[in-house]
Order: sequence, then C-alpha cells, then structure tokens
Amino acid sequence: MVHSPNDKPATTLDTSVAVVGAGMSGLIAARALHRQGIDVLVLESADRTGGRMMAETSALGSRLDLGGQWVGHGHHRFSALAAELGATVFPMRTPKRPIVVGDARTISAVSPSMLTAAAILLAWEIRAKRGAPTRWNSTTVQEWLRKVPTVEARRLLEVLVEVSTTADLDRLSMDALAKMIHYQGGLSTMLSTNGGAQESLIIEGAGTLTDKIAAELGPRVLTSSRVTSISRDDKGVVLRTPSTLIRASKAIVSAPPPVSAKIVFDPPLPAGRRRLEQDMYMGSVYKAVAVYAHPFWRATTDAEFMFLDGPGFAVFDTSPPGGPGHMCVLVGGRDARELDRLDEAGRRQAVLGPLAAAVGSAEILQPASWHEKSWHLDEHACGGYSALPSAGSTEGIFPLPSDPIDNIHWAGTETASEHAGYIEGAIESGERAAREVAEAFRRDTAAHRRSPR
Ligand SMILES: Cc1cc2nc3c(=O)[nH]c(=O)nc-3n(C[C@H](O)[C@H](O)[C@H](O)COP(=O)(O)OP(=O)(O)OC[C@H]3O[C@@H](n4cnc5c(N)ncnc54)[C@H](O)[C@@H]3O)c2cc1C
Repeated sequence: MVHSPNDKPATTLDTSVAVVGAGMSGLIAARALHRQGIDVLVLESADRTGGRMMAETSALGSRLDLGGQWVGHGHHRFSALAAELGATVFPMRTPKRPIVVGDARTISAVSPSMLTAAAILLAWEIRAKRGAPTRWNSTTVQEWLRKVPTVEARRLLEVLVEVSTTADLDRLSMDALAKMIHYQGGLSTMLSTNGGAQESLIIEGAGTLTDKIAAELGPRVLTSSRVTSISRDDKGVVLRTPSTLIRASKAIVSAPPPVSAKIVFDPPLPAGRRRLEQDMYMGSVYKAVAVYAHPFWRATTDAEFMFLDGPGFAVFDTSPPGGPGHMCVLVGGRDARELDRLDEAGRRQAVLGPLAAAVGSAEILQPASWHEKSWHLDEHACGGYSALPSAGSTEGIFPLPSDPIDNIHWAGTETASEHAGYIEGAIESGERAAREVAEAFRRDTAAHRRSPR
C-alpha cells in the first residue's frame, strides 16, 4: 500500500470493518455487523449523523424533517424499522388535487394548459413503460420541453420534474427521465400520497431513526472524521482521516458516487466505478417547514399546492395528527439554487408570500417557527434527493452496480435493488452490504480452518 509521507495522522485504530458515512445505509450496515459480534467503526465527515436525514424540533415542540421524511407505499423495511425503534407512523392527508398557481392566479384543472400538461405526462408514462426511443438519450428534458405549445404547461412540467427529481433539466436526458419514471411507477406516483412515495410520515421525525441507531452504536461512530483516502491490498484496507489512520479487513463505502469521488483510492478504482463517479451529480434541493399553532388553512382549503412563478415549488400539509400545523416546501433543481441568492428573510417571503395569497390568509406569513435547508450547499451530503445521471451518459441509472472491489463494499440508497433513491433503498443497501461482509468473513474463516498449518 502506498501512503503519502505528509500529513501523518496522530492516531491509529484497528477494526474489522470500517464504514464510511453515518447516513441511514452506513448505520444500518454497521448495526447489523455489530449485532453479529463483528467489530465495526463508522467514520462520518459531518459533525452529526444522519446524512440526508435530519430531524428538528419546532418552537411548539413538534418534530419535523429537513431531509428524507415520507414512508412510501411498499417501503416495508422503513416501516418495520420505525416500529422497532418505537416511532409512530401516520398517514399523509390525501388532498383532492393539487392547486396550481401561476401568474399569481389559480390555474383550473380543466384549463387548456393543464390538459396539455396532463396529456404529456400520460404520453411520457406510456413511453417510459414501452422503452424510450434512442434519440431520447441525446435529448435533454429542457430541449424536449421547448416543443410544449403553452408557456404555462411547459412551466408546470418543469416544476413537476424539478420537484420530483431535483435534477437540472438541461443535465437530465429524456431517456434517464423515462427510466426514472418507469422505475418509480410513474411521475404521479413519485409525488402522490395514497399508494405513492408520500404515503405516511413519522411523528417523531424520520431523522430520529438514524439518531437512535447512532446512539446504539455509541463510540463506534466517529463524527467530524472525513475519510480522505483508502488504500487496499489482499490483506485489508487502510483509511485515512486528517487525524486518524484506520486499519481494517474490509470497508463499506456508503457515500454516493459523486461524493465518494473525493476520496483518493489506492490503487485507483476500476474504470467502471470511475465513470459512475464522473458521470453523476447530486440533485439540488431546498426544503423548508413552516410551523403554526394549528392547520388553520384546512377550514378553507384541503390541498397540496404547486407554484409556477419565480422559483417554482410545491407545498404539502405535513401536520401531525392533533398537533400543530406544518407546511412543507420543496424546491428542486435550478429553481432551488435561485433561492441561494436571497437571505433567509427573502427565501421565507419568496415561498410564504405566494402561499399566503393562495390560502387567502396573512397568518401564513407569521409561522411560530421556520426551518430550512439547502442540501446542495451542504458540504457533506452535497445535495439530494439522490445522485443523478448526467445527460448523454448511459451510466448512473438506478440501481447502481454494487459489486465489491477487492475488500471495498458499497452501500448507499443509489445501490439498492428496490426503491433506490429513498430511505427504504438506503436500508436495503445497508443490510445487503452487511450480509456481503459477514459472508466474506465466514468464507475467510472456513478457508483459514481448511488451510494446513
Ligand atoms: C430534502 C430531501 C428530502 C427527501 N425526502 C425523502 C422522503 O420523503 N422519503 C424518502 O424515502 N427519501 C427521501 N429523501 C432521500 C433520502 O433521504 C436518502 O435516500 C437517504 O437518506 C440516503 O441515505 P444514504 O445512507 O444512502 O446516504 P447519505 O444519507 O447521504 O449518507 C452518506 C453519508 O456519508 C457521509 N460522507 C460522505 N463522504 C464522506 C467521507 N469522505 N468520509 C466520511 N463520511 C462521508 C455523508 O456526510 C453522509 O452522512 C430525501 C432527501 C432529501 C435531501
């Protein structure tokens, strides 16, 4: 193994398995190995655990999530984990239909623009099911949308794709979008409550689950420990953080490819993995939650909202049953980055202003507490909801390959065989990586027993 003679870490630690990343997938992998009596150490670059999951407490004492939160339809592992950790799952309120606001006015569901957008969505879903035409690989969503006859219909489709994928529309090919739609069971499923990706919520906050797993692992989780390099040979792996050198038999890397690309691997990773790292990027997403004494808007409106003017965004009523009112705002892709130019008060006004007008109540402008996070500015997660394939690339379509490379195993939601991109996928990938490592240890032990002394 080759180590740089400079920057010699002060401390050396030995463990059986070093896990890079204390998001859901890394923590699940570490917990599974620890429960089997395998020595494990989790190295997390941020000063907190949870990765793309993060719960906060509002001024009114309710819990809310600034990262992943919804339990989707069929997310059985996520539901089981919530039950195991004593969390309470409640169903999302199902609105009759989203209220779409453009040009500061409500757009009717039967307007020509809405009907055009609906027809295009249906056509996309049919193409996605049948297999996208080859020319879609070299056509970006932005280029394709230029054909849409009305500005309003185009903007609605833009915002819908941005909020559901967090992609930049000029970096996402129609082919990748079709594959995402097919994989997720339809764009409407990606954004819908009953039977969709947003079926239920957790009263204590989904981020509570990663907090609890990290607490179970206790001192085996080291935060503020960014892994900068991983060397490997047939005996094991050596990981370096700025302060520590960690020797292990195996490593599990749980950061998505565009983020793990910052780690120096020695010897370099095979070309296939390097292409994934180069051809993918993290989505851009801004999430905010406004908290009110009670969900007063329900007296007049029972709906989700989609706003098309300025930075387009979606708003969902995520209020816990019997608790305070929660309005959850999601802005994706370039629109999310446009908000970076404003200060906190400006961002708050940009989303609550149009919402107040749509609900017809200035009370919306005065939440008891306001919580926000721009994930693309987070230097550890680097974005969300997930890693995305660049336009023109045939790499990076979910699920990503997860074959181990020597003693390095891969976790992370992007590698999940089911529900990749979601918390469910993160759990599945962590369980699979732990299984791979435990089986490899069993094989090594059996071979060791068989070998002559
Ligand atoms: C705003 C937002 C909303 C979302 N909403 C939902 C939702 O409602 N439902 C749902 O199912 N999913 C949702 N998701 C997606 C979900 O949060 C993720 O799929 C899941 O949390 C990913 O977990 P992970 O362990 O795979 O990756 P991560 O959580 O990204 O974990 C990787 C960890 O590795 C760490 N790391 C990176 N590089 C290094 C290094 N060199 N050394 C050490 N540590 C390193 C990172 O800091 C991070 O903690 C959302 C995501 C976001 C951002």
